[in-house]
Amino acid sequence: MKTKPYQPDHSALGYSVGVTLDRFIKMKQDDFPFASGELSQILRDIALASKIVNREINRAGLSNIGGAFGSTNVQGEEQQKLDVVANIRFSRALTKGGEVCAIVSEEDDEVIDLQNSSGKYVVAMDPLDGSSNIDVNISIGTIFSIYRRVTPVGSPIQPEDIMQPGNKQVAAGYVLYGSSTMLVYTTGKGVNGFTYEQSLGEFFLSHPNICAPKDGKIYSINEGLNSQISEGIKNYITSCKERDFSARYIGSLVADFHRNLLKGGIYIYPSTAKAPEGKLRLLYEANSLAFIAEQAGASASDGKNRILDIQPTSLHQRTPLYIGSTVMVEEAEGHLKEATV
Ligand SMILES: O=P(O)(O)OC[C@H]1O[C@](O)(COP(=O)(O)O)[C@@H](O)[C@@H]1O
Ligand SMILES: [Mg+2]
Ligand SMILES: [Mg+2]
Repeated sequence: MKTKPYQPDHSALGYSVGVTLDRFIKMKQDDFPFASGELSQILRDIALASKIVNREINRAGLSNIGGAFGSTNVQGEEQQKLDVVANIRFSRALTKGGEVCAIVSEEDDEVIDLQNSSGKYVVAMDPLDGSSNIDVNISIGTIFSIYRRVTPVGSPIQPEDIMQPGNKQVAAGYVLYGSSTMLVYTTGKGVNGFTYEQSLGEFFLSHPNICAPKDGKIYSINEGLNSQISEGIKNYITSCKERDFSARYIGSLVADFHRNLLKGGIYIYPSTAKAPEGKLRLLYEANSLAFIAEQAGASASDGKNRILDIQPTSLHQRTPLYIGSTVMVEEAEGHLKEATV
């Protein structure tokens, strides 16, 4: 019998659906010879929850799930219904399997201690990022960070399990609910992006080995803050304008970060007169995106220090954030330094 190797011609399909997220996670697990599969399971659980949240977002306008929930979170921000829904969906997904011992969420005042003797991972998350954009059909996201607990498995959770600097993350990622839904993550060996194929209910590898441009021509900052920001940052923005860079600001960190990661650019949320610590949260916004940025060859700083080296001291701690193409982050830091000497 004559045989031939399988060499399909995908051109007839118009597009090719290739590696599923599930398969990719399994392949990547093999990069870590002693991996038990627990981290892989957490990533799968996050992906599942993101599909559910994606469904809720898609029909938000029809299902009375838009608008304010009528409560504020610990940071005094008005919670949207979808903030609450997403928090429940992700928390539930993470509590099922026993791999996670504690969850830190933007929407919960305290650490959620799962009192789970076998869980060796801590997850920090912003279940829904860019809440102000929910009701106007603009891209929003989910951000997550995963840490290994440092105290022995089986013992009560301690502050040092939670208050770990970003350089201790074992994985981080985000989901972007945009013109298509994407999940982007790293386990410290590069960054890969997956696009959700709604009709199949699967994420497929669409952006393998994402590498950020070293330099860029997009700057993203809320310029409405102009009267509240430092001279250094104003000077940097002026220098962007003098070079005819493009201003792009969606107001959803995930979406602004994702665009700049792929195209080259910088996202800035500086300290302001009203908020000297900045607005964004270290544990579940800045750290996760900083890990991804560095893994893709970009940078993240608080204006002076590497984000990933900041030792957190409180759960909902804020930080100024300068993140994106390395040349641009260094230039912005240079302007800040110059203005203070
Ligand atoms: O409206 P502002 O002050 O420019 O802030 C926008 C920033 O605030 C955030 O919405 C904060 O995130 P949450 O929606 O998770 O609170 C970021 O996504 C965004 O980049
Ligand atoms: Mg957020
Ligand atoms: Mg949020």
